[in-house]
Amino acid sequence: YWESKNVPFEKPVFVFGSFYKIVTKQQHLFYRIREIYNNFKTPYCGIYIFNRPNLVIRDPQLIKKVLVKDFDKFMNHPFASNEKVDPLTYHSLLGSQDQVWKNLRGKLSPVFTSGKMKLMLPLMKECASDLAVCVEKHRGDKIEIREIMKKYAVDIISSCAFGINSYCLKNDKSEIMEVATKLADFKSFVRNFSVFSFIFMPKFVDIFRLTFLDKSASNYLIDVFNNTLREREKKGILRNDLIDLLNNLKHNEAFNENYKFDDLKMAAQAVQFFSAGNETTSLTLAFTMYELAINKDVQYRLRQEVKETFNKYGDFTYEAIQEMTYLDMVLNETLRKYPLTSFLDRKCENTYTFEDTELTLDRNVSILIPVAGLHHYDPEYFPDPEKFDPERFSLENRHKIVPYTFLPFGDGPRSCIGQRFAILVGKVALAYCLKDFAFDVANNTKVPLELDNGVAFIMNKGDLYLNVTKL
Ligand code: HEM
Repeated sequence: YWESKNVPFEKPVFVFGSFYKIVTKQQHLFYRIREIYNNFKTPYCGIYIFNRPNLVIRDPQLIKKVLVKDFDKFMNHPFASNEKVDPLTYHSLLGSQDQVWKNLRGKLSPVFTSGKMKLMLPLMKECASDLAVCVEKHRGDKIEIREIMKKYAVDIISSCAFGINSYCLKNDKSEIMEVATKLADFKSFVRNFSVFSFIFMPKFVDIFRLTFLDKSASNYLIDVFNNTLREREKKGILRNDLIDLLNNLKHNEAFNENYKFDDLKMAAQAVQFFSAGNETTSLTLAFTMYELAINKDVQYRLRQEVKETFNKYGDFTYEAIQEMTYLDMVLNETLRKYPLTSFLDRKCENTYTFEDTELTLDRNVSILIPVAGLHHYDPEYFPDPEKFDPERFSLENRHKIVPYTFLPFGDGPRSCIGQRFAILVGKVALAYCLKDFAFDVANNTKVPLELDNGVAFIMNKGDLYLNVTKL
């Protein structure tokens, strides 16, 4: 296919294309994407994922065309979509397509404005203070930071998206924590195969009738959501969380003229926020804490900022959190160094010719944007990429970042809808942890980190222990 299009391409391995080493777990997806990016110097190149041709776009101007300028020609992910087999994913924002996606995105965007985030801050602070108590219990000892951050993320999303206090940080055995683990159980062959098929081999979804999320875990969450909703309606409770906001949308007639936002569609969004929000937020936080433990100067400077701002405001108010610019720089540098999904994808909706190039793509060809390569392998964009250097995002330096080379949340109308939520949740956690505790890498933690080849996300292999000292 690529030869006929005159596109430089990577010679495919029989059956597996460019993903042989991924399927056989010899290499992590993150390294594979970096390698493909690095092996070509052209604005784009071709690969095959199994038998499907994918155009890898390296040039930021072409990336802008796909994500933003000509968005309507590349609106969808090449993601499986089967309403009969998996209605929950079909009606979720991530899995939906065309007009269904447009309707949903239009409805859900107002849920994530800065004003709404501000209203949710008290719920986040409650969980962050439980996080600080949990860290305190481990002072003078070590703490497995990934597990703790996962409990924190599950507590926050349960509180904001399901209106329940899950108390994972307080309880060692929490039912909802088990559900979260089951939902994203990367150790299970069936789960991995299902997720892989949804993203890379949509035909398998129809053939094997796969669901994107574990069915029993998502059914549990739907029940919790519906029960909370009924109770709220009966008792007239208002909590300013996602449930209230989704419920408002359901009862807002103006929104419903063209699209019936029924109970299934509401629950689909809550379940999706739970699954899309937990692992992403907790891993980003765990990697930040790990980098802070290694880079003591960064940790020290961040603590100074957190303490000064706390003393000025007397609390972690919304304004205080927004004022912490170094905190913002640190979080951005984590997202640069550890872009969780490694790539973005889009599907070409119709025959499309890239202006100023000879290249015409056919309908349904997949596009892959190699975020791991852009963040890591181009000295022109991010020199010395292994160095954890928040200065890249300082006020003086951030204008030097070439547009469309920093894409941890994607870009354009289909970028991550939870970005503001994730950043606020992350900042609150870091502020609470850094104010009173110092962190060090424990002896049994690997430096540098080793990635788990069996997981498509950027996830470390084994545990991530840090030593905790109370200040
Ligand atoms: C650090 C945390 C997070 C990271 C790094 C992240 C990253 C991403 C990325 C890369 C995409 C694809 C964007 C694109 O294709 O242009 C995405 C989509 C999405 N994310 Fe996130 N995400 C995070 C947290 C969250 C949270 C907390 C939520 C929900 C509360 C969420 C909900 C979603 C949804 C619903 C989509 C699909 C949007 C659409 O198709 O319109 N994410 N995210």
